[in-house]
Formats: sequence, C-alpha cells, structure tokens
Amino acid sequence: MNWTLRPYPYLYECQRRYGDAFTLRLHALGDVVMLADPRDVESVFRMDPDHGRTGEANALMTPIVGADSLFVLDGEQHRRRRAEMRSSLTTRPRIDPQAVARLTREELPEDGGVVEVTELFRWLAMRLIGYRVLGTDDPDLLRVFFARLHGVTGSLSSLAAFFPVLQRERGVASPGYWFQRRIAALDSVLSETVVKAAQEPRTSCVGARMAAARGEAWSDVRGADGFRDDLITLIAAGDDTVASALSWALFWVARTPRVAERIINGDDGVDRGATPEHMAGSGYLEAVCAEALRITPVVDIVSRKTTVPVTIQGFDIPVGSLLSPAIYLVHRRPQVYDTPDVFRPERFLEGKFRPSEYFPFGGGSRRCIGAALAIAEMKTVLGTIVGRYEVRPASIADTSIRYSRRNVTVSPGKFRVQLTPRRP
Ligand code: HEM
Repeated sequence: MNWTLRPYPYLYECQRRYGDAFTLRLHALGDVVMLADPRDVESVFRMDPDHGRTGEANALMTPIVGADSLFVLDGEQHRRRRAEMRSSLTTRPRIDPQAVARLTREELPEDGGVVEVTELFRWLAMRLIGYRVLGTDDPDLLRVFFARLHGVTGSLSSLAAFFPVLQRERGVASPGYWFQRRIAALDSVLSETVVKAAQEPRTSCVGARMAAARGEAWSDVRGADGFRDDLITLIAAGDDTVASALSWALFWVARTPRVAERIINGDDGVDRGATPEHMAGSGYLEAVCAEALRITPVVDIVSRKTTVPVTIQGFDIPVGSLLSPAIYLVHRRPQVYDTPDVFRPERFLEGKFRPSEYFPFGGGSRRCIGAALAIAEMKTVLGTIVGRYEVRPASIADTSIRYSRRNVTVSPGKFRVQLTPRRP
C-alpha cells in the first residue's frame, strides 16, 4: 500500500533501513528485489534476457495490451517485434516539431492566467501520442478513444489488472465480465479511430509506417486488425509517461527561475521567435528534460524475472523473483550526483553518466524505444511554453512536492502555475 501511495518516500525509507538491496513482498507481483547500487543495476542490464525475462515480469499487463504486445514478449519473438517497431518509431522525421508546437499553443490561454498543470499535460500528451501513432489530431475522436483506454487502465480496472482473478469472466455480476466488456469497447473504438485517421494519412504517423513495413497502405486499412496490440502498446506507453514527465519538468522550471532564464537567454535560447525545430535541437532544453527525469523519474522501477538462481550483494535470489533496478534511488545517489536533491540541468552539460547510473528509460535489451521521441516532444512543448510565458508557481502551496501514482507512472500531485505572456 505504501509503495502505491507514497512511492518515492517509501522506497527511500526502505533503502535507509535495509541498504542498497532489499526485498518488497508485493501482493500482485510477488518478491521484488529492489536494487539501488549501479553495479547491481549494470549486472541486471547485462543479464542474458533469457535469464532475466521482462515479458514475464510484465505479464500482468497482458489483458490490456494483448498477448502480442512488445511489453509481454520474450526471446526471439521480442527481438523481432522490437526491431520492427523501433524502425517505425525512429525513421525520420522522428517528430513533427511544427505540429507539436501548434498542439501545445492550442491548449494554452493566449493572455496567460492560472493553469492546473497535470490536467493540461494529461490532455496534451493524449493529443501528441494520438497524432504520432494514429496520425489524427481530431479532438473528438481522441476524447472517445482515450476515455475507453483509461476505462481499462484507470482506477477500477487497474484493480482488475493487479488482481488477475478479477479479470476472469464469471457471469454478468463479476468484475471480469465488465473488464472484458471494456476491452471490447476499447478495441472497437480503436478500429473506428484507425479507419477515420487513415483517411488523412500523415508521413510521421507510426501506424502508417508499420502498415507500410507489412506491405499494406494505411489508407486501405479497414480497422485495427493485426495492429491492435502494437497500437495499444505504443499509445499506452507514450500517454501517461509523457504527461507525467512534462508535468515534473514544468514543476521544476517554475520553481527555478534561473533555469527558465537560461532556456530563454542562454547560448541556444528559445525566445518567442524561436522555431519549433530550434527548440527540438536545443542542448540546454535537453539537459532540462534529462534533469527532470533524473530528480523525479516517472517510472520508478524496471523488472526482470529470474529463470536461474542469482547472487546479489551476497544474497541468493531464488528463481522466479523480480530483479528491479530502482530508478529513483539510483538517481538520488550522492555517490553519483553531487547535491542530488537539487534541480540543476547543468550537470548533464558538464559530464556523462553511465547507463547504470542514469536510466529513466530503463536499459539493456529492453530500453524504451520511444525515448528519443519523448525527449524531442518534451523539448518542443517546454520551449513553446517558456518562450511565450514567464512561468511561476501560482501560490506557495504549488511549490511543494507531492507524488501521485498514475497507473505505472509517478506524476506530481495537482499543482498550478501562473503564466504571464512575455513581451514580444
Ligand atoms: C518520458 C516518457 C517515457 C518514459 C519515462 C518511458 C520509460 C520507459 C521504461 C522505463 C521502459 C521499460 C524499460 C526496461 O524495462 O528496461 C519503457 C519501455 C517501453 N517504452 Fe517507454 N517511456 C516513455 C515514452 C515512450 C513513448 C513516447 C513510447 C512510444 C511511442 C514508448 C514506448 C515504449 C515501449 C514500446 C517499451 C517496451 C520496450 C521493450 O520491452 O522492448 N515509451 N519505457
């Protein structure tokens, strides 16, 4: 319960009490061995993927993302599917900076004002991933689609996701019956959305690229058949993660005027006149995003399920355990980061960190395939906002750090900023 309600403070308390490797017994997941020492993290990321299986560790997601989802595959099937999806995501143009900047501007009040940030980014992230993966920016279409998606990933259903017995269908009165109905409703709206979106194909659309790779034209696609698990996987992977990451980034920028000042007036500053392409290429904005993902990573752990006995820090870890590099604990390690609790993007300009010291996107053969896309989008969104407005916390209460778990991500609790338009 603590891990769900107070994710980061709780992990930190456990580390102080038990050291850099400790086991949490979580009802739905079993024994989870949390690892906070980069040397152990490195050994997990270097493990033979068949000895530390990620697909099996993610098995709870199967009813939502489907049995063919990259998240739940292992072995050869995973390697093949990953290569296919990766090339659809990374082919250039990776993002369409003009479209990202336009969608961002559309969500902002022209004359400024007080804005609640987590809701703002929740919706913007849906529009961004809908545009990128399905190729549509029709808000009505996306509202219906995401209402259904969040119907299965959201509060009641995530209970079902965590307690597989609740997913089983046992007559109309059972939670499983309603869970399966929601999945069917999601699939049908996905098909409708694909058909409508395909009427106006866009070159940066990942769905269209996946269809082309299989020799099909997106405009001829008559639904989500054959693409269902891939599309749901990409959308689910890039929705809450990007929303939470943007929320944290703006939280830190609003609290740290010096950083906003450098975003605008630094060497590669992004004032009102900067183009979205310039923002997507800015080195300082990149450091700002990296630092936000360091100090408040949006995913707290990644997991590998052991199929062979392993020894970590002298402890024998039995087969079937989850080995979980704890991103937050490593990112706040004073042995790696000086003043780890201070938001200081410059640390990413001054030096490099090893993949076992900095891994907001996980690592090894399962590292996030949307990382470059996510960072490019974050830079363009932040640059568009900070270039147009001075951003300050709306009140003292909006400066305090509160964590809120949203499905698999950790987001800030609701907070507001005051946006004051910059003079042209
Ligand atoms: C700031 C935003 C994001 C963060 C922090 C993030 C983080 C992560 C993490 C921690 C993992 C697990 C890696 C591991 O097990 O080692 C992951 C996997 C994945 N992510 Fe992301 N992600 C983000 C955005 C995206 C986006 C935008 C997409 C695609 C559109 C995406 C697609 C995926 C996929 C498909 C996987 C599974 C990879 C595999 O199992 O081989 N992510 N992500």
